[in-house]
Amino acid sequence: MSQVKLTNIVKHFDDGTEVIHGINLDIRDGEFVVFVGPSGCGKSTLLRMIAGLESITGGELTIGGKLANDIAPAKRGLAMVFQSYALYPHMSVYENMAFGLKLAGMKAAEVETAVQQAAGILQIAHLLKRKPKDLSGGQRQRVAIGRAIVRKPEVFLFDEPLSNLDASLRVQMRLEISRLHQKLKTTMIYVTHDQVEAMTLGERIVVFNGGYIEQVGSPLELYDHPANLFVAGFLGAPKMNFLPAQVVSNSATEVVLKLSDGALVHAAAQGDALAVGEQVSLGIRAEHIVLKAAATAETNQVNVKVVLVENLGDSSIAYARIEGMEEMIAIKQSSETATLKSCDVGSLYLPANRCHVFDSSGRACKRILN
Ligand SMILES: Nc1ncnc2c1ncn2[C@@H]1O[C@H](COP(=O)(O)OP(=O)(O)OP(=O)(O)O)[C@@H](O)[C@H]1O
Repeated sequence: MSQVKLTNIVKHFDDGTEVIHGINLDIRDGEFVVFVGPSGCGKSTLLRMIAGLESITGGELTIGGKLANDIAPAKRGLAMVFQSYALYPHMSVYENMAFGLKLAGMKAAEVETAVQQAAGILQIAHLLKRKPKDLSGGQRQRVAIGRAIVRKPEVFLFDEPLSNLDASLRVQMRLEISRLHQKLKTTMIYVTHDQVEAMTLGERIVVFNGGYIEQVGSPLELYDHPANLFVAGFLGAPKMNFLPAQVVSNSATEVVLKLSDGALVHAAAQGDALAVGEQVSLGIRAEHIVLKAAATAETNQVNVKVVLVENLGDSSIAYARIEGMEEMIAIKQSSETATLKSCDVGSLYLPANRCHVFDSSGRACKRILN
């Protein structure tokens, strides 16, 4: 049993600053949960509180159903993997992985089996005699993960473990950590500020902001149904486009908005809590905008002039200024169908079922998908 349950968790540092403001979260046995959020939002502090490396000011932490607030870190049944690897430089890879087990009094033959098994899983058996200085960054991180695996923890904690690796190695290690989770089926909590890592690794993602949770959900729930402007803007590259708008009419299935250039946009969203005349934000992702050669539709279109096109190889992002508005809009186009080029003038179509509406406090209206 290795659920982790946080109830009203609060953290004050000694200088009196409160950085975690009452977090409630249930992490299920065997689940892979990613904590994501901008720098300083408190995700590492919360992970360290779970690990026992930071004290808990208020609330309750239970691990496997047992109150853990005051249990010593080594007795919590957790293993943590750090960004800095934290390997002992004077020890070989084998010794680094065996150290904690020997310290715990495990017999030499059992230590040998545990280290060889973990080395096999991580494909580092040929490196066991080397010192950390003779390894690449990716190999060092594998050793750090191996050191965690040999302890057979109930819960793995990862604190930005891939941040020091170059882009291609990060992708490879990301796959390996996913595979590891599939194989071990152990509860894993993973902290990152990288939304791609969060989207690809997490069964559930917890989005933090300023010491609060903004939303918890599966990657697709968060991507397709962000609860508010913060989550909508945080997940996805390029960022979701936001355009200021005014409510013209609203109902349980549709909101009609007027943009500042006068264009009307119908959004398939539950808007009956909105007031007519309310200032809201219309959100639409770059990949959901439809390029339209002729301006035949009556609504849901804006006229633009393309300022810049960024080529990404398989796709490109065009950044365009909307006629009669201050705002720029990003449009993602696949290389096969890309038609927008710098300085092009054209009209874009914003499909009603792709439009998100955020009220004046930033909260999302529920989208209606059919
Ligand atoms: N020992 C400390 N004393 C006072 N404030 C601290 C201390 N450690 C961290 N903080 C503050 O707590 C807040 C949360 O920090 P934390 O490291 O948890 O953020 P984070 O989301 O993990 O950010 P990053 O991605 O940059 O590591 C920050 O405002 C930070 O300045």
